[in-house]
Amino acid sequence: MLAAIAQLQSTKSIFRNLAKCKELIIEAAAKGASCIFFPEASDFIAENVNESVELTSTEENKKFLQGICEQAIRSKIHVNICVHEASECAGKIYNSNIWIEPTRGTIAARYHKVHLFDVDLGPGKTFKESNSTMPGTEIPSPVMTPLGKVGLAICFDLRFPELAQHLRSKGADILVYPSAFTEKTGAAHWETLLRARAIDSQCFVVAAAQHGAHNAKRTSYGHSMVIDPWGTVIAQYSDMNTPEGLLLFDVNLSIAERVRRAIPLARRNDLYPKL
Ligand SMILES: O=C(O)CCC(=O)C(=O)O
Repeated sequence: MLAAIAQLQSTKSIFRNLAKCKELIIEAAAKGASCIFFPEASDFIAENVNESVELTSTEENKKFLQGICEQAIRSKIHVNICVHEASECAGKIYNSNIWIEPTRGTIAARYHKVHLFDVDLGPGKTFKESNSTMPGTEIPSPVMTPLGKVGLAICFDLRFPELAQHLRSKGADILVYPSAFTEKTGAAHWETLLRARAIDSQCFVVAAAQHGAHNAKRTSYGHSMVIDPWGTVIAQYSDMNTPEGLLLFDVNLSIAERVRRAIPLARRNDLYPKL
């Protein structure tokens, strides 16, 4: 079953980003993809926390998701996309991962990032996502799609194998990690973490990434990738001169069945209970 990753270089212009996303949805559908996967923060990447909160509350931002839903219907393609959404807490937003089905353009699943990116990577590289963002409090069950059952996560969640295990235990065949990894952590950890999650969950891992400079302060690592349950990289975005574009890949679920049968991972939860 054919699918596509859309790699992006989102800016703070929601209008520009929406036009780019629509263009890539149309292209993916024309190439025969049944689903398209976008990276974290597809709607915009702002320069700072205040700007993120402000942009989230604009009418234009509400129209972003509406525009994507309408395009999903027109192009008859399932869309997985990440946007900023208002939370019930004043001054704070959610980092959301959304599955849109194309029949009526409705939202089939919505996940709010539960692990927020609060890290100190040295001078000028401190990130405190929790200053602007509320952590999610629920993990939705994997959503049924033409590719198989998809478990939703976002970026920094990739570092928490427990979440991947949980989604697998709920029936996931595919884990998605839409991302905007930093250049430093991306170069050191991105591929290793993606392959590790595919191997330890025995799921496909689909990781659409933001790439390049979004503004004077923020640059993302890129390298969108798809890994099969054996840990093999089956597709990767390698055109470094074109930050935005499509990466087509095929999901064959019989690989997951084969790997799970060959290496059964019978967990001893009686010996290592929840931490
Ligand atoms: O885990 C990392 O190194 C990057 C995570 C990140 O950039 C994010 O969650 O936004």
